[in-house]
Amino acid sequence: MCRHNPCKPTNKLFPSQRFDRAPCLSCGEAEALRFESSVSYLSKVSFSKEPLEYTARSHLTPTSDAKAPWHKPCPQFEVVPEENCREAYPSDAPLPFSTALGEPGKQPAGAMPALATGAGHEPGLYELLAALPSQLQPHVSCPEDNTFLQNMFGERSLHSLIKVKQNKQTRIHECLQHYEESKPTPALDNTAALAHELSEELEGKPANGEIKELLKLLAKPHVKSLLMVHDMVALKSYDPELPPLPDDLDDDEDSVKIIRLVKNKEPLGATIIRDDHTGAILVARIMRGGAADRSGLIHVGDELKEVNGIPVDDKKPEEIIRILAQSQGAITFKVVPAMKAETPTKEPKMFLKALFDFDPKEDKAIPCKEAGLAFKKGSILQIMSQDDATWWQAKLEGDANPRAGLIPSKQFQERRFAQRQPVATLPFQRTSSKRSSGFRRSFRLSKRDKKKTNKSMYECKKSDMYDMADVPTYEEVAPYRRQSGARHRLVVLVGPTGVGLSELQRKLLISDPQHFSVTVAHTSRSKRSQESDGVEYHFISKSLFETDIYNNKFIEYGEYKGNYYGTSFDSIRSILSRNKVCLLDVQPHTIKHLRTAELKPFVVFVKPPSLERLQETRKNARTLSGKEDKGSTKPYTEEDFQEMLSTAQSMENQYGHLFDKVIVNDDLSAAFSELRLALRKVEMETHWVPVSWTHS
Ligand SMILES: Nc1ncnc2c1ncn2[C@@H]1O[C@H](COP(=O)(O)OP(=O)(O)OP(=O)(O)O)[C@@H](O)[C@H]1O
Repeated sequence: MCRHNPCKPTNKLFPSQRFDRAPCLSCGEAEALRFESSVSYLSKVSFSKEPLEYTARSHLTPTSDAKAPWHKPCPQFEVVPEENCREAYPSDAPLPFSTALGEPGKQPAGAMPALATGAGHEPGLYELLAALPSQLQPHVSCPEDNTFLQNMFGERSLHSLIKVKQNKQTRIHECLQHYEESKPTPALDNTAALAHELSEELEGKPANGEIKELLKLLAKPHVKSLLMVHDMVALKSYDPELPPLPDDLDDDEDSVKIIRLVKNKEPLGATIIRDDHTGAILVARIMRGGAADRSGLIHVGDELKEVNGIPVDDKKPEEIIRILAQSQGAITFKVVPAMKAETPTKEPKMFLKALFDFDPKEDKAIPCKEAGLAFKKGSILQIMSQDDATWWQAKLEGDANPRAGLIPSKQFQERRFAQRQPVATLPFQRTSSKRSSGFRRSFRLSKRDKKKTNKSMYECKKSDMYDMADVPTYEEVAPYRRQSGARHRLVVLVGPTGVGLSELQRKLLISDPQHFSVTVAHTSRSKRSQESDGVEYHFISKSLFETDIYNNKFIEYGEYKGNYYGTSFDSIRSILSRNKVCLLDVQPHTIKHLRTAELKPFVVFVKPPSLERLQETRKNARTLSGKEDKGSTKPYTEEDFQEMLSTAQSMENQYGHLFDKVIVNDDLSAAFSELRLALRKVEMETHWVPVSWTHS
């Protein structure tokens, strides 16, 4: 199935016999290939068929936040990691490069990154040094150069810089790394000239022992060279200078760029496509943060002309893969740079919370499984590119790997969800239990009155419908940290009835009554003699209750025996304005009405443990009997536990994307500690919240 026509199930990719990815049947899309990039890139720039004798060096520094324009929908093939391809296509995945620069089993060019790693990687560095002469041999034509290299890399003093000494003396390499970390900057850029002047001045002076020693030191070629290099670094004059443009340039001749990649283990992070109309092989996609992106040498739309001197114009993508597969050592690409220059734009960072699980290996539509980024519901994704309407590029927030992976775009995922789900709205699954549903009937909670309250009276039928308007894909989020003294976030507890929400709330209230509070419900029933207004309930008239319903004042409300009961938004505000944490347990469909910048709810789903653990832990627990006599309780039955478990499952399936924290109420005190800690973190630490909550 190809990216530009992802909804047609007939457009299937099939695994080829020879290659790890085969062309899309409808558009001829080609398969994946792997090649590895290097620590550094060499590029030649030429302006005719013959490259100029010029070599530029470009280090792997992040060069582009450039918005890579999506070229146009056409077949593509991916540059992917070898190991992954092998895994995904076990039949035959002749991925081009195995060990890049090294003998089988030995650390190949992949060892090169050790140069940039911490002190713990010296063995890699040492091995690299030892392996370099033989690895460089094929690239050195002149025997004198070869001898020179052999001698240089075999130099004992060089090895002793790196080699771990037995007496564990500080190694020079370690010292250098220390300086690298402290990022020293040169104080002067003319030390060589200064040293020269000083030497001249001192020559005329009467010489004592120290002057003589200094003059001797300054005259040493090593010291001179060191100072010269110091000045070059200070002046940053190590970039090569471009040669002048040749005068006899043919206007019609395409500019050709020659790129040389030295491989390591990192995938290049690029895909190529064959243009249907012109037949040209084009770079289709550069994965943000990948090696190709960081090199800044390859761009979307660049036309691939040659690989290792072999023209590819007339080649099928799978043939190109074969060429790459057979290549050894560094690989040279000749490309015609894309006409349209990429305009580097600094896009603001966008973070999305994933509201569904995604596994690229299971996704039939993804253009390249290996380029996909797996994530779980609740993962925070940093969006790196939305250039392609169907497949965005993203990384997991906080992931050290800078290379982005493909994720389905919001629109595409919504479309797929819509296709998968039945059109009709589904009432929540009800069981044959004497209770009508395992869902909580939460606003029954009046602090003092709970035991007398028949739970079923707050059943709110219309809210039990699954809301099909919500297609959970992604939600844009931003980091939020509550300022000290600012209002607390509303704490919402959800879970199936009998799971232990009241118990957890009770424990929180007891643990710190000055800090936590619960709402007082409203009712239209008349006050009893022992009751006080605002304590058990807020007692209001039926007509006022109905006006308040009309004015959307209630989070939840229901009718029981001709009287209304409900929890108002104002009752939450009243608690929050007293700088207390408001604890609220609601039915899960209510969460979406609470998700406002004002309340910033933190939603905790309390989940039952396994059936066995329920049976073990709830031996002495009691649940409401469900009989008409209010408040009567009974021990839990197996049926109660089954209902609790299945309701928890449905809740998680349908509303899981709205939960910030899931706590399994197995051992009560452990669950309470977990809840207490989570709530402390909500108050003190940074959390991801919908971006709109941070604007107010
Ligand atoms: N982890 C636990 N271990 C043992 N018993 C527990 C645990 N959690 C709660 N219970 C007991 O289970 C019973 C039901 O708990 P609780 O009333 O808190 O449930 P609930 O979720 O509020 O249910 P409802 O919605 O029916 O009010 C109580 O007897 C309580 O003490």
